[in-house]
Amino acid sequence: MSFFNVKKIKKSYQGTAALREFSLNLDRGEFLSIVGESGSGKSTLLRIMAGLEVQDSGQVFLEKEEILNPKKKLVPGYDQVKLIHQDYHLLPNSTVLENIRRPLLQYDKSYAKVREEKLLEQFGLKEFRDRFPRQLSGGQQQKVAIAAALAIEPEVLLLDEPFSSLDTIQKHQLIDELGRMFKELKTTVIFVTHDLDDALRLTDNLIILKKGAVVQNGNSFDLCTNPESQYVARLFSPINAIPDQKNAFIRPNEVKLRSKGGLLGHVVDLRFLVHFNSLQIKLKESGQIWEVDDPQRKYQVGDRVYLQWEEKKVLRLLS
Ligand SMILES: Nc1ncnc2c1ncn2[C@@H]1O[C@H](COP(=O)(O)OP(=O)(O)OP(=O)(O)O)[C@@H](O)[C@H]1O
Repeated sequence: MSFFNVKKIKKSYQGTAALREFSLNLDRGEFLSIVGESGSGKSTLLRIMAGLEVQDSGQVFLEKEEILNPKKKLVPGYDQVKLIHQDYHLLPNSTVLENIRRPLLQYDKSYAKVREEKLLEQFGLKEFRDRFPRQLSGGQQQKVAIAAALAIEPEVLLLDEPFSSLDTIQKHQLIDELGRMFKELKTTVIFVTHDLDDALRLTDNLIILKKGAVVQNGNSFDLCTNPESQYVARLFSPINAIPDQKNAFIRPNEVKLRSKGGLLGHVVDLRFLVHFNSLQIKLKESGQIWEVDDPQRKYQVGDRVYLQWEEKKVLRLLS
């Protein structure tokens, strides 16, 4: 048996399935990102894994110990399996240090002291130890919340989009920092998000969830190059439907822009992005709008252009 096991979890709300039959095996210290659109069942899944929600069937195990749900356990939740979500609650009238210390109150005083000092150091919060939450930025508050959740050294950490209130730069910085820290601590981490970019910051070990079921899993390279569905393909980039071919698509970066030969269109819109211009091209025959990358920034709105691609780059996708 691996370290953290989720076996055939099913859950419905008022007759509607939120999780169809979810299973998972993780080794100690492994990281996993679960990516899915809004409503795909991510939060429900994490709450069940943490023992905070009653499932209809299936079981969760941490090594040999079953994680019991609130129907079976008087005080729901476990110290070893910690869930962190966006609506973290810091005590507004307690300092950073007091917030981090709170989960440690029933522990040995000398152990608590060592832990709180270590966490302040690891999270770069030493200089803020005597500040109140309102005197901190959003990112610093989230660090305090995560530090408090780590105070009692959980073995499994479940992250439910806890960074969504941060701007992209702050968010990516924090995920990078946490990733390094979790590796050091050998914490097992499951991160759920709707944003593939965020997921990939932590790990490229991915499960893609849709309507409560796993649609594909694997590493990011495999999923990007061999997506089985449009849903998975679109997580990585937009895809253009090839006219007169069923279920055949091409990514914007795989389309070559030529002055003759191929599918004729003209540029109807252009966006400047960091590494390329993103063109909207209206195809002459079908009238479809394609999104195509122009890395040389050669084309302008109104230009005629021919589109070509290599057959091996065509994605054949079912739904
Ligand atoms: N307490 C509840 N009562 C009824 N339906 C619920 C409840 N919690 C979740 N659901 C439904 O279950 C499905 C999965 O919800 P869940 O919150 O797990 O999805 P999610 O992937 O986390 O979504 P988001 O990314 O928007 O947070 C949704 O259709 C949701 O409406």
